[in-house]
Amino acid sequence: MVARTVAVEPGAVADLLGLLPAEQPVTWLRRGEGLVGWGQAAVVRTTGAHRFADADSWWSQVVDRAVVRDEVGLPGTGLVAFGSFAFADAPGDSVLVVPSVVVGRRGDRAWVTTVGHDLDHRASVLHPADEPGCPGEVTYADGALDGESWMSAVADAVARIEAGDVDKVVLARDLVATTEHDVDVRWPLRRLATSYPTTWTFHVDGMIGATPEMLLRRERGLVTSRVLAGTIRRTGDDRRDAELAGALARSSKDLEEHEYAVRSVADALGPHCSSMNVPDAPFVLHLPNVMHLASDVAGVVADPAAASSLRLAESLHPSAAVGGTPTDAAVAVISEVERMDRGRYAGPVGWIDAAGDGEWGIALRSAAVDGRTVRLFAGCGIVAGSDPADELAESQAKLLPMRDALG
Ligand SMILES: C=C(O[C@@H]1C=C(C(=O)O)C=C[C@H]1O)C(=O)O
Repeated sequence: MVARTVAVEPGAVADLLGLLPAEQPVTWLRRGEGLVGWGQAAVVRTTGAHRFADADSWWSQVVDRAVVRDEVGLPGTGLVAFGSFAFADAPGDSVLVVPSVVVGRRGDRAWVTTVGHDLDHRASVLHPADEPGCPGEVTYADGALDGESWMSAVADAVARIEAGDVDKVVLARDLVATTEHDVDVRWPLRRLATSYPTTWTFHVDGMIGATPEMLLRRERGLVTSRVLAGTIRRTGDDRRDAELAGALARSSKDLEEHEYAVRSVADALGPHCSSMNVPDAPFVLHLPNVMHLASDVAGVVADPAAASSLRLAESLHPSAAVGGTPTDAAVAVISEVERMDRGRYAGPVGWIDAAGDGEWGIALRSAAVDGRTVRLFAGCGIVAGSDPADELAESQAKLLPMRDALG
């Protein structure tokens, strides 16, 4: 494999999404910056408990055998793979794909990477693609459980918490949308990126969404993780929302739920880091649909060669933000009570470069797209004292980004 990265004028790639063709697009964007790509120079699919390790060793082999000429030298330049990983060890499959073209922008730097291409083609990749068509009429049906049954599942989980089986468990539900026309993912991508600019808008192999949660970013030896847990719905009234944000920051139920999530991330990163910073108290992250308690955990990776961003993501997954506490017991409760295959929802999604740097978000506020069928997902952290009706309403607020993006 031969990869070549050349610098381009940032103005030439001001609208990264506008460059994406309909075939095999991949996306990782925030505030208009990041990476888009298309085509498939190489791909691997992995399953089971070793899905991360297998993908990581495949990637090491690809990198070892590749000839890379990179005149930009930033994280995300040179050879890059995009991945989306299953939440559970079983069922579900995971994917790592090397696009044949990647276009990136970061601040005032921009670049194009072509893989296995005649370099004369690189100018021709930078022209606006055709406009995606609208998915048309959208109808919704319950997924695995209807609202009532899901609330009973939440009540079951609360009973399991009160019985002392687990401290926290995250329960999710799905909603199945059927669209009039095959979904061109570029349509919802554009709408997600416009409406939720502070989140990471992603698409890899049919998994699409706008996640506010960065499981892990590794950049030249520094690792950061944005932990979210504890949620309140927005009302649309700014004064009321400010009051609610204050209440969220003082809510013992939400602070407890948040503390579990922060601790799970800090405990998982600890062994890989020579030093770490774990904030004492969370801040409130404002999104258009919800507000979350948020903490940014940071660390210095002791041995970057031993811990690629993908292996670090593996050690963090599933954090208590999407699994629960203790992890194994919570995952067991999920598989009994949720009665749904999460697929790649709530699994790591993102990219890795040849140095092992990368960004892996948690695939939240997301959906799995397959032709005219779109499975939307949302989950809520359940702790002692969680109210099923409140959790159902919270899940509806978390489904909004994808619902609006299709509509
Ligand atoms: C599980 C989801 O979100 C997670 C659960 C949260 C909570 O319960 O408060 C908050 C943010 C995320 O960590 C989801 O959006 O599907």
